[in-house]
Amino acid sequence: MIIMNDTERIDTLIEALPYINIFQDNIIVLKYGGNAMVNDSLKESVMQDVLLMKSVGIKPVIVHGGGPFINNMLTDLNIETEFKKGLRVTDDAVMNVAEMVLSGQVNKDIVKHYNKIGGKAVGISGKDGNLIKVKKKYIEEHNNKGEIRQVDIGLVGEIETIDPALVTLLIDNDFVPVISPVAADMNGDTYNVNADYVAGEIAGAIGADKFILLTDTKGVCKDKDDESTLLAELTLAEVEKHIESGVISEGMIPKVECCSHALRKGVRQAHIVDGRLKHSLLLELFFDAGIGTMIIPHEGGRVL
Ligand SMILES: Nc1ncnc2c1ncn2[C@@H]1O[C@H](COP(=O)(O)OP(=O)(O)O)[C@@H](O)[C@H]1O
Ligand SMILES: CC(=O)N[C@@H](CCC(=O)OP(=O)(O)O)C(=O)O
Repeated sequence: MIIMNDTERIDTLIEALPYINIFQDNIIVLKYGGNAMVNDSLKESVMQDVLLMKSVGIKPVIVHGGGPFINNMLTDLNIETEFKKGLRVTDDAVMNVAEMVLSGQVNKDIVKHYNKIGGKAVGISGKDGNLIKVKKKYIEEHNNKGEIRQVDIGLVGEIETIDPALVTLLIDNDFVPVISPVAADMNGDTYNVNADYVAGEIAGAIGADKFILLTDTKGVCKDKDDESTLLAELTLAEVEKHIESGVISEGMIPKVECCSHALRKGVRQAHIVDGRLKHSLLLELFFDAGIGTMIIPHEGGRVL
């Protein structure tokens, strides 16, 4: 633990002051996932960070994942699971488990922890209030002749429309919405949606000021195996260049893509932040140095 003297304590508060002022009434969408969700002490620190954000006038919205919890439940039930291009192949049995885990177990656990420390969270899924409408998603794969073919991965949804009315209603009434990535299509059938994409789309649709994605890396690195090569700031053009050159690969691709999407929809800044670090949200939001990778629309597009 770091021991601070009184002067350092005061300096810390004073350093945070301009940020507290600037973020008044800002909507900040947080994608909550990875270790920060699995580890109890990290979970507690995220809930405290969100409560502090709310207490200083920020309007937080939480979109959560829960892949590891679905894996555990599927293992307990002896149901095999498979991913294609980072997306879970979802048949009827897997969908039932995914909905039960995401909209039940995980969603209510977050609400419980946040409310326990004095907050007012409301857990909903993409189905509630027709928040998210999806269509069936296909992925593209190359066959051995090099031809592209569409692959059916079951009940995996691609977001078509967002109706943010329910989220806005909750925010305006001082609640923190906690959203699970389960949605319905036009026929009312249930689909499993990647939580990163849900978070990015919701940030865009509700006109969020910031989008923060908690993950299990320091951020985007020039060399993914060397965290000392962290890239503190990237423009949209640089993100595209790094995907093309292979600097950004695997699980980092959906993360930067949903950040890019949110920025194109008008969100001013997106951050990929290390969820393994306690209070990483506060460090990112309220202190000059910031942490993780900040993605901005273009050069000079930096705001606080
Ligand atoms: N340029 C990069 N910087 C950091 N990580 C990268 C990069 N390119 C690929 N990755 C990979 O992306 C992974 C993060 O994605 P993922 O495992 O899906 O995260 P999470 O478990 O938080 O959802 C990292 O573990 C890393 O191996
Ligand atoms: C289609 C698809 O892959 N859906 C995800 C939904 C949960 C999620 O995205 O959780 P994380 O953020 O923890 O990865 C899944 O079934 O795992």
